[in-house]
Amino acid sequence: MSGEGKVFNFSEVASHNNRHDLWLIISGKAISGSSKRTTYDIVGIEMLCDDYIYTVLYAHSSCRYASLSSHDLIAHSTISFLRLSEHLLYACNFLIVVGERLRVVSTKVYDVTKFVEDHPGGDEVLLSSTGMDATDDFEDVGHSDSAREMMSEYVIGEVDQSTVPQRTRYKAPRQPSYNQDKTAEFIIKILQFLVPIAILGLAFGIRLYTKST
Ligand code: HEM
Repeated sequence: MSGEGKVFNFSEVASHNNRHDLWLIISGKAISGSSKRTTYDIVGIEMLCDDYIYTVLYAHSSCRYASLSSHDLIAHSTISFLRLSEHLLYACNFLIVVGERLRVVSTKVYDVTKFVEDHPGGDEVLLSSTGMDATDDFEDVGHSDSAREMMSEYVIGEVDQSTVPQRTRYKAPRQPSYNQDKTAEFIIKILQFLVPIAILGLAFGIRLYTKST
């Protein structure tokens, strides 16, 4: 922890972004027990904010949460808001969400150059976590306590929060609307049908006229 106490600028951290020189930004977060909250209502999830970490219990869609037994639960994991939103969009399973309030205690910079090759999750994930606040990616994986203890070996300082670009809030993509302006399409179809009939009618009219004269 030789460099602890050093404060880096975001762009400086972001410039160490290759496998021979790799720095990561990961926030240390503490779960504050007092504001721990539980919600079983996934309808209002978009209103919940980023600094919650969610324990998600996946259950068969046929179960109602009121009568859930541990037997009904398929999996249990801790994921961030972003990942949770994806689940809400794509999962057909019923979800129970338990949110816990997190407090950012520090946003640390880790020099993981020596660890890249040995990272059990592979080098690619670490490389793709550079140049950004990698906290959510780190938390999404649900790293073990021993992984968290290892982190102290690599900490070299903190990042100056004011230099870190604001993270954009996740917005669920809008479902494509199927009745998006179909009027033009309809008019073209009608014209495709009417124009040949009009030409035929005109030709027929001309022929009748020339015959009679
Ligand atoms: C200093 C930073 C990091 C350390 C010390 C670290 C350490 C570890 C360790 C020890 C494991 C084995 C599983 C465990 O004990 O939890 C692991 C797995 C993993 N890590 Fe990291 N990690 C770091 C950062 C990251 C980041 C930024 C990502 C980005 C997504 C990441 C993604 C993964 C993945 C995908 C796995 C595999 C999980 C699995 O197979 O279940 N790690 N990491």
